[in-house]
Amino acid sequence: MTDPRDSLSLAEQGSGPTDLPPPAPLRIAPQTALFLDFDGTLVEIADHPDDVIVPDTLPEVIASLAHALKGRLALVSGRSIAALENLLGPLEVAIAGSHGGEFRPAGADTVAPLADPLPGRVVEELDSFSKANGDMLVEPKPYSVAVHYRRHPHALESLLTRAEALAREEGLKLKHGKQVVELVMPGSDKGSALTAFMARPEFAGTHPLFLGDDVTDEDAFRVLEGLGGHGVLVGPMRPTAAHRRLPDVAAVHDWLAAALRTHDQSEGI
Ligand SMILES: O=P(O)(O)OC[C@H]1O[C@H](O[C@H]2O[C@H](CO)[C@@H](O)[C@H](O)[C@H]2O)[C@H](O)[C@@H](O)[C@@H]1O
Repeated sequence: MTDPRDSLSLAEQGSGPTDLPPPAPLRIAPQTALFLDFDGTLVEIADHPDDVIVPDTLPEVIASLAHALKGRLALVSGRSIAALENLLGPLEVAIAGSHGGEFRPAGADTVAPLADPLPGRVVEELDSFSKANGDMLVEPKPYSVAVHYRRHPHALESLLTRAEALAREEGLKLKHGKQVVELVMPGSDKGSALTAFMARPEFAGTHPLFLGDDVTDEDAFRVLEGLGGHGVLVGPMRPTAAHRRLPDVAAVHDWLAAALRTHDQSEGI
């Protein structure tokens, strides 16, 4: 079942460009910094978060790019860092997880929180709600919780009502992503994670690029302009703060691989 918003035309959703140009070829240069979302950007969306297919080459591509960019690459995901490493294996690269609640610079072995932990009550309440509504998948994370409604589209309105009430009671932010409603601790989002990375010495003086597909990536797209960079929307055109677009996950992989090929040739590798 697609999200009802997917079926609205751009004109119905508001004004804005009808399409965006593709990004220029990625250059491994001292001024390049690269931030990558995971689901819908590096891997195709699957029906269940555990069912995503990670291409065998992906961990190596991420590691090689991070190495070529001398650490100026970070994954910025709604997933927890632990969930990402379950799928990709241990990563030496910088990562922000749980929508910016977890922050781990490259080479660090500990995760710095950028938010307070989610009150346990919120997961308990959503677990009860889920059980009463056909057993929706509840995915607790250190600083957020996701409730996946793909298999229970009829329960979306009541899920939103329950989540909005919890958000009000506990001062949380509500995010409505692809077939998922998430409650997130305040003070962290993908924009604040990007800003925190850009304040680090390895990112100083760079022009950041962020690739993301979901509405939850808009927080990052919005901060990029002030940081001298721009966002690349992955997927069909929709209202967005991004300035470039790639049509799908395959195009992202091609764009990244081309950068590595060019770099390897110039280095004589
Ligand atoms: O910021 P991301 O790395 O894109 O993570 C966003 C959410 O991704 C996961 O959910 C999404 O992908 C699932 C697998 O393809 C899909 O089943 C679900 O419908 C999508 O919303 C993850 O489970 C969430 O925790 C992330 O916040």
